[in-house]
Amino acid sequence: MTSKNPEEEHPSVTLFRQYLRIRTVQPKPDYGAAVAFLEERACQLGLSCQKVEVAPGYVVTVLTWPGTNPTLSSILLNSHTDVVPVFKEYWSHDPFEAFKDSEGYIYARGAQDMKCISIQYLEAVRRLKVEGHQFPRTIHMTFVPDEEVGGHQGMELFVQRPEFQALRAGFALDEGLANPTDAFTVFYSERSPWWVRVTSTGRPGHGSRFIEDTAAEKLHKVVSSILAFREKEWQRLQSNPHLKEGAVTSVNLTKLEGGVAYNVVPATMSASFDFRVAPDVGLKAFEEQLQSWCQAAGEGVTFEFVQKWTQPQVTPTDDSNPWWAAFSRVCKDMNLTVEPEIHTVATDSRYLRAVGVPALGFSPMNRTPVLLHDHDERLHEAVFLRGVDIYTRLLPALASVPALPSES
Ligand SMILES: CSCC[C@H](NC=O)C(=O)O
Ligand SMILES: [Zn+2]
Ligand SMILES: [Zn+2]
Repeated sequence: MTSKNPEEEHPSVTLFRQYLRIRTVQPKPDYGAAVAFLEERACQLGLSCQKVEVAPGYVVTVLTWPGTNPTLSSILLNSHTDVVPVFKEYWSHDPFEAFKDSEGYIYARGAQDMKCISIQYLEAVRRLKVEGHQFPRTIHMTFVPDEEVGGHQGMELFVQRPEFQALRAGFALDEGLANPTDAFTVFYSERSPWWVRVTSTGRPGHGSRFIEDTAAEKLHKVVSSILAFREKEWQRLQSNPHLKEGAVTSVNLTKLEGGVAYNVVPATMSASFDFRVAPDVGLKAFEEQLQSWCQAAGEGVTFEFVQKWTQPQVTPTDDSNPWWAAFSRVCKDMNLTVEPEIHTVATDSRYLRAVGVPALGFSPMNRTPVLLHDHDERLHEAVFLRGVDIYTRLLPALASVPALPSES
């Protein structure tokens, strides 16, 4: 499939590269250009296109391929339109040029996360339509803004809208991660992001003195407790080959703030942590643990949440789940090895699962290093095209899942 001559490039790859050139980069994404691109695709594919403005300037675009049996719930193919910022000086090629090297690697921000998937959905639907197929279940493709900064102006609002209810989603596919091996990773749950800011207050004074009860010394205690917990979780992961990264709780100290001058002991200091809480952790007890670390550090140490997800859900990965059965059957038929895991990252799937829509996170990229959010994010065109093939098999199976007990 790799073509050396640009004139011979596969049209799906050309479309992918066009989409990559749209600068939907945080913190000021050009969402207008992305929506216009998607409207044009809808027009080309003969699909209806609905635009739902969930907040001023934040549009969810929904392309719909109606099924033959409108009483059945639908398949939702989700992707986000925004991408994370770049450090341009570390890239081998302009991250918004979608440069393709002589081997077929396409370099661009969004090449893996997740503009590839948006185009793969569109191209799989196009192929199936051209071949004259029709399926019982409706297929909706949702293109949402704001995922990279938490989805608060995107999927979080969209799932609460009547337009979302009207889609009657029964099952969703959303983003996963590349896998450097021959296998494909599929995510059935994810960890809950808890962003916690610990503030310590204490006695101020001259920097030359042995002041007691300082903000810094108490903050240091909390930091030590939390980093000791981090080490414990890391060791638990290291010592058990059956545990994958998403199954343990991670934490990183990501910000330290405070202080005004070398010789002034500050009255307040803060430390910020990015916790990712594993889905089997009791959240109430975990919050109590945070509380007790702060209390043990002394008087005047408090914490607040900047992000706090409390509704982790698990999509079953056994044949009791007809959607999983259909998904895994296709993978088996195509000889794809799938590795079910818990996502380490927070994606929009959490909002879908929380409103009762089972979801799998799947980015069909094997033999590909995980380069999301990294310099030189890239994808080989052959892997991209293979992904279109995979969706071309998955969509008929998912959109033909017979009526569930709840649907008859
Ligand atoms: C917690 S809201 C931020 C969501 C973000 N998602 C993708 O990277 C993440 O940091 O996981
Ligand atoms: Zn993403
Ligand atoms: Zn991302």
